[in-house]
Amino acid sequence: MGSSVNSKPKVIKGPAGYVLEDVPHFSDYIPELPTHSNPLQDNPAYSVVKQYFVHVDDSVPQKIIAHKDSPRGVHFRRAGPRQRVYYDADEVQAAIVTCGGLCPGLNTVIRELVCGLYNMYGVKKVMGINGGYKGFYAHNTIALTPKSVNDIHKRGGTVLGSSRGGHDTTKIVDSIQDRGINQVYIIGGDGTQRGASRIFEEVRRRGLKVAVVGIPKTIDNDIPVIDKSFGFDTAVEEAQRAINAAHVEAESIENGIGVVKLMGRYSGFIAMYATLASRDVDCCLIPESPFYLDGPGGLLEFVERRLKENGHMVIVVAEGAGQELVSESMQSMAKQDASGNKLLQDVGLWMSQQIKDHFAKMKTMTINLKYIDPTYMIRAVPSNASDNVYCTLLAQSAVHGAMAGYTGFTCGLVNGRQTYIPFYRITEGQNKVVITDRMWARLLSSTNQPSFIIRKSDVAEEHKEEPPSELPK
Ligand SMILES: Nc1ncnc2c1ncn2[C@@H]1O[C@H](COP(=O)(O)OP(=O)(O)O)[C@@H](O)[C@H]1O
Ligand SMILES: O=P(O)(O)OC[C@H]1O[C@](O)(COP(=O)(O)O)[C@@H](O)[C@@H]1O
Ligand SMILES: [Mg+2]
Repeated sequence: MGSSVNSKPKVIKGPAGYVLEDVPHFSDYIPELPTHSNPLQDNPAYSVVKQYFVHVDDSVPQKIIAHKDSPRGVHFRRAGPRQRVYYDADEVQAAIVTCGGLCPGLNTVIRELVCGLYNMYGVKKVMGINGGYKGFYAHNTIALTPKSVNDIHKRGGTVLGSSRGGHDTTKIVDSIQDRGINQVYIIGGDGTQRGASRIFEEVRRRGLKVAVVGIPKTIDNDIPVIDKSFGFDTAVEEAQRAINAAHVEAESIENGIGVVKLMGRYSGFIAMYATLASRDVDCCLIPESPFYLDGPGGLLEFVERRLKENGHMVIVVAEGAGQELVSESMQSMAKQDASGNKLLQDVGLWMSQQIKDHFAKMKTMTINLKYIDPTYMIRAVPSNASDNVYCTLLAQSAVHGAMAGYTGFTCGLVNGRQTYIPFYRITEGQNKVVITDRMWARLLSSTNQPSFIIRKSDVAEEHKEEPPSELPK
């Protein structure tokens, strides 16, 4: 990995508490670069737009709820085309890479990057890096043209292939230099954006005119700052099909229980939104909200009650939920994947077994449990219409930013606007379901599930005889 010292955040302050968390630009470290007028000004399609180019001072607030006297707060640079660009079309050699797990919409982003570069800026040299970060130094590249990517948005997965692990900053930047690449579009999740940040730092240390641009990808929706990640809507829609199947099965048989496992390693957004959308779910379990099985207020007691009331039920569980409980009763194998991500135990399988064992022991109630694990089926579908449009805007923002000389940034939707966000803001934390927020409250009110706030230990504590107190009451 590179040994560069990280560049300082570019923070610009203005009146009334205005803060711009800006992104790096070539002019920060390469003086006197020539600029050119943006070829879009002669493009008939875009000439209908009244004010097509983004004003140099346009920015987007991170928080849109404001009070009369509150400071204006943090802003991000608004994405979009600029009057002047830092590349001549013939000079550009762009590269696109996809890293990490699959997500609906990857191919759409690839397609729109290629078409955006060709059609908006007249760029003719775009290559795909095969197989994620390690592809820079271990695989061949693929030439990408509007013709070769024309239909790829209709397919799931990524035509470039992906991988975990294998990030070697020095080797990657050497390869960028050797291949004459001067724009790198890196599509991936939190791990990928950390890698992109290292590549940017090394590129900057070497003083190269190479735009390093991140496009955030995560089916889990766990990337902070941005409104939501592409592919998330598609995933929720697809998850609903599984929930629907579980409901049909459960409803059709006496004491039917459907258990559906959905993705969400650290964040339960897919589970929460699919539950809210479907309205057929009796209990939704996510990593952010610990639960327990036995005793008063526990899951098993709730299952018994719901079956008695309704004769069937559906449980949705995010894959990262209850991992501490699963580890207590299952031998854990490998702990991490090649990228250093926690490897999870199958909570759905474990929970299904626990429920079956419980009712088998009870002997008074026979249940019929069906476990559905649609996780990889959900991840493999092509993106839906709204995600396709979202992917297009993201890809076009990325291209505009790189052409305008910005670098070291991730594109993202903030409060409904396309922005350029510095890498450090994307990699510093994780977006999680806040279980004290209104959205989770809406879910609890729709399922009527236990809040699991009174933990087993607390209940035990409550029932314990109080020791004689030596202090006066
Ligand atoms: N801290 C890091 N520094 C550099 N590269 C990283 C870092 N974390 C992950 N990566 C690289 O990013 C790529 C994707 O990461 P991963 O965590 O698997 O997926 P995602 O980007 O979707 O979170 C891998 O090739 C991995 O080596
Ligand atoms: O492809 P793998 O390694 O089995 O990954 C499974 C993981 O990928 C994810 O879909 C998303 O992970 P990333 O966004 O980090 O790539 C998780 O929900 C899931 O735990
Ligand atoms: Mg990740």
